[in-house]
Amino acid sequence: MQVPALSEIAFAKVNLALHVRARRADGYHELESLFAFCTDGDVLGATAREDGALTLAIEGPFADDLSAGEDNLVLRAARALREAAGIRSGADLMLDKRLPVASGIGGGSADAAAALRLLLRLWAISPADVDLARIAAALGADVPACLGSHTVFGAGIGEKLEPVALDLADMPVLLVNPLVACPTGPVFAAWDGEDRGPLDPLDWARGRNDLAAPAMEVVPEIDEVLAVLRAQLPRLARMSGSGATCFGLFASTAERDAAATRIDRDHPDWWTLSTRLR
Ligand SMILES: C[C@@](CO)(OP(=O)(O)O)[C@H](O)COP(=O)(O)OP(=O)(O)OC[C@H]1O[C@@H](n2ccc(N)nc2=O)[C@H](O)[C@@H]1O
Ligand SMILES: Nc1ncnc2c1ncn2[C@@H]1O[C@H](COP(=O)(O)OP(=O)(O)O)[C@@H](O)[C@H]1O
Repeated sequence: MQVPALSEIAFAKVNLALHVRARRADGYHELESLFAFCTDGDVLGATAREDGALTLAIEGPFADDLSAGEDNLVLRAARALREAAGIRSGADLMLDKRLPVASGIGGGSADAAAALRLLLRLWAISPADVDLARIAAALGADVPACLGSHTVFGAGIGEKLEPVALDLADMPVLLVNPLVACPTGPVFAAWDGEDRGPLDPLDWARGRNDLAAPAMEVVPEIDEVLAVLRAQLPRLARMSGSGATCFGLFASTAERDAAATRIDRDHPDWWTLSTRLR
C-alpha cells in the first residue's frame, strides 16, 4: 500500500459519564455526556487524486468487520465535505482500523471526524467556507464532539457542545472490550425510560452511564468486563457510550500496564488498549 501524503488519528472516544434524560418522539434520546478522547485510535491517510474519484481501502486488525462501500462513514464524510465546499477534488483514503467496530468508543464517528479534518487539509478548504458543525451533526450524533476530540460536555443528542474547565490530559486509561459487537440502536431501545437526573460535568466521577444496564441486556459479557476491570483497582471503571467497551482510569502508567498484562493473560480473547486521555 502506498504511503499516504497526509494522515490523522481518529482518536478513540470515551464517555466519562452519560446520563440519558428522555426519549424523544423521533425515537432519539436526550442525553448529557462528558466526552473525553484518547491519544490512540484508528489512523486515516489520504493522497489527492486528479481524476476526482474517491476510494477507500481498509487494513488493520478490525478491517474485516466493516465494508469499504459507499455507506462507510469516511466516504460519507468526504462526499459531504466536497459537496459543501462546491469542489470536485478526489482522494485515495486508507483506514487502519484499530478500534473494534460498534463498541461505544465512537470508531465510526471518530473516523468521520478525522476524514473531515484530513480532507480540509488535503483539499485546502478554509473551515470558514463550510458549516463544519452542520456537516458533522448530519453524519452522526457523536461526530461534532469527535471533530475537536478534546474533553467537552455534550447535551441534546450529543451535538450541543459546551466547553468544560477540566484538564484530564495524560491520565492513564485502559480500554477493555469482550469483542462482542454492541449496536447503539438496540441499547437505547432497551433503556427503561427513567430519568435518573442531570450530569454535573465537574462532578462526572460521581455520575453514571445510564446505558450500562440496557447494554448488559444486549451483551451480558459487559458485567464480567466491568468486574474484571474493577478488580484491578482503578480510580474509576465504567462502560463507555452504548458499550461494550469499558474503561479504567488509573493513578499511574505502571498500574495501568500491570492491569493490562493481567487481563491479557486471563482473557486472551478480549481486546485491550493501554492509552492516555488527551
Ligand atoms: C451512545 C453514544 C454516546 O456517545 O455513543 P456510541 O455508543 O455510539 O459510541 C452516542 O450518543 C451515539 O451516537 P452515534 O453513534 O453517533 O449514534 P447514531 O449513529 O447517530 O445513532 C444510532 C442509533 O442510536 C439511537 N440513538 C442515538 C443517539 C441518541 N442520542 N439517541 C438514540 O436513540 C438511534 O436509534 C439511532 O438510530
Ligand atoms: N469507518 C467506520 N468505522 C466503524 N463503523 C462504521 C464506519 N463506517 C460506518 N460504520 C458503521 O457504524 C456502526 C457504528 O460503528 P462505531 O462507530 O464503531 O460504533 P460505536 O459508535 O458504538 O463505537 C457500525 O456498525 C458500522 O456498520
